[in-house]
Amino acid sequence: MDPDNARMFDVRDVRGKGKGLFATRPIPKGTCILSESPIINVPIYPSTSDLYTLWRNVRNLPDQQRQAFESLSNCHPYENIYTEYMSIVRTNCFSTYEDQASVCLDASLINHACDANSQHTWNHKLSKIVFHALRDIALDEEITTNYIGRENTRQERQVPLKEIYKFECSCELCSLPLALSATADRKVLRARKLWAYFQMEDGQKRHLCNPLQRLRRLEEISRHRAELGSCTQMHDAHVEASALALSHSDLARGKIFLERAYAFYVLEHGDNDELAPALQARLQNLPISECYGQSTRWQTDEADVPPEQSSGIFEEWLWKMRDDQPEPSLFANIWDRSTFLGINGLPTEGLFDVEYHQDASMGQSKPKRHWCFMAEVIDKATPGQLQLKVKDVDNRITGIFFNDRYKGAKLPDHPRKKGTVIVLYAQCGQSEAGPVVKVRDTGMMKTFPLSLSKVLGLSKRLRKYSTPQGELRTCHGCDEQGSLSLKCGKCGLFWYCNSTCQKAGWNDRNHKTDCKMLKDDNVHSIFAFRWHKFEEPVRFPLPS
Ligand SMILES: C[S@@+](CC[C@H](N)C(=O)[O-])C[C@H]1O[C@@H](n2cnc3c(N)ncnc32)[C@H](O)[C@@H]1O
Repeated sequence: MDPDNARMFDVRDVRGKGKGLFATRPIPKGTCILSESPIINVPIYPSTSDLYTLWRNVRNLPDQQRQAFESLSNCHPYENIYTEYMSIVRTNCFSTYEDQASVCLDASLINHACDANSQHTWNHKLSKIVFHALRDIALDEEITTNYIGRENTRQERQVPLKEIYKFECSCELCSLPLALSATADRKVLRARKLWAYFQMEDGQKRHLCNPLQRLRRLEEISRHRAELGSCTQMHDAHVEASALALSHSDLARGKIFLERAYAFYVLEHGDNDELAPALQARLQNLPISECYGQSTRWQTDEADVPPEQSSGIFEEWLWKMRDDQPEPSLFANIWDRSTFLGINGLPTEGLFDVEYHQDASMGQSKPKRHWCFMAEVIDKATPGQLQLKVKDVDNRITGIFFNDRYKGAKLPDHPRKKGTVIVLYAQCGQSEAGPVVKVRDTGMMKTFPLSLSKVLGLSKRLRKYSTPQGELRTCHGCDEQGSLSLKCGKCGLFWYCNSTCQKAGWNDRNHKTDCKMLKDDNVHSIFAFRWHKFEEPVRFPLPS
């Protein structure tokens, strides 16, 4: 036995299992218990000539290692020295790199448990098999590993253990009463079925459709897998959740999910293999992740993490268990990307989206909140041309298509180049040119002779200067707060300390332009409409 490894465990007889390894001191979760180079490697599917190579390799081992190899347990019948060696390999090997079955002397003494307290992995950098403690292991507790993978039903575990290793597992999981065992199996099957959805797809755009439902599936998968105790599968689910959050520019959740994925990875593999530093590097710079920023539907900053990290409330926030409602405000926050969406953030045409639609059980998805597509017109529609080229709030170029019904008819209004267009309850449809918004009802679309940046700027100013904070208001002339009583006599929305500030606001801070924009009822209605309050879908003109 490697003297370094021996400090943590010794070999003892275990009733019904032969020998096994036992902790000679408490081993904390995450500890690397054993790290060992194989003495023999054989292809997982050996040919006849591999039998001879195996025999020669064993014969060439130093005497002590050869004797140790020959005395390893062997649960398979054999006919000659060649098949005997292969039977020893089959009883004791771990699959390591490139389809190799490898035998290590200490590791071969570790018995199986379906709910094992350690996990073995192959460390490419060290060229060693490593075992890490998945939970705290007590003094004198047997160290176990899972020979066959964790996400299996009882039957799926028992059959190969019997066939390959010739024993019936009696670990705690396998000793559960039948009813509880059946419940555990159902979780295995459910997690596997849900995970299959994610395995069927790849590509950067995979997270755009119905993201909240995807997140809820990942939450359920993670919940079941946490109970099964598999770090590999927990790591995978959290990497996927991170990619999903980052696709929608949610840096706060993307970071937490990736931190968790990293922790699961390190628990199983340690932090000294090739992949751990790559994962760390990704954590340091989330926006370089290839899926980042496909849409801004869930946009957050890394720092937008609620403080109570340990409570259930935090998990609810993390997995978006409660529907996010738009922030109540006096004036529309056009920067809120859950309400004012770009093309990639929109619900997908014809599909139920849990975040935006009411229960689809009646076959038709109805809105359950207000939202719209918002963009700037790049190419004006001309008579007979039923398409608008636009740049959305995420700076993506896309198109708005009008239903054939309007062919030859006058467009709802005359979209101006550089004007802003809004389509209520828009969905992301497909065209030959890629994703587009299709307008079927002219009452759902409105264009304004204002650029998108002007609309966004005005939204910021209205929220800052027109929204009281308790008794106080912010003066649009000097930015000082106070209980102001002088307001713009034209729009009535911007407030001032005195007439000097009002003059400064009008001339130097361009209230002249804002005031003119706000005089337009259509423009005013976008800001005044209570986007956060939903009773039923609306049409243009927006109700006041
Ligand atoms: C890799 S060896 C493990 C060390 C072995 N116990 C020994 O004495 O050398 C695999 C063999 O150990 C036994 N074994 C491993 N885990 C077991 C378990 N949970 N219950 C019963 N036998 C087990 C089986 O005979 C299996 O074929």
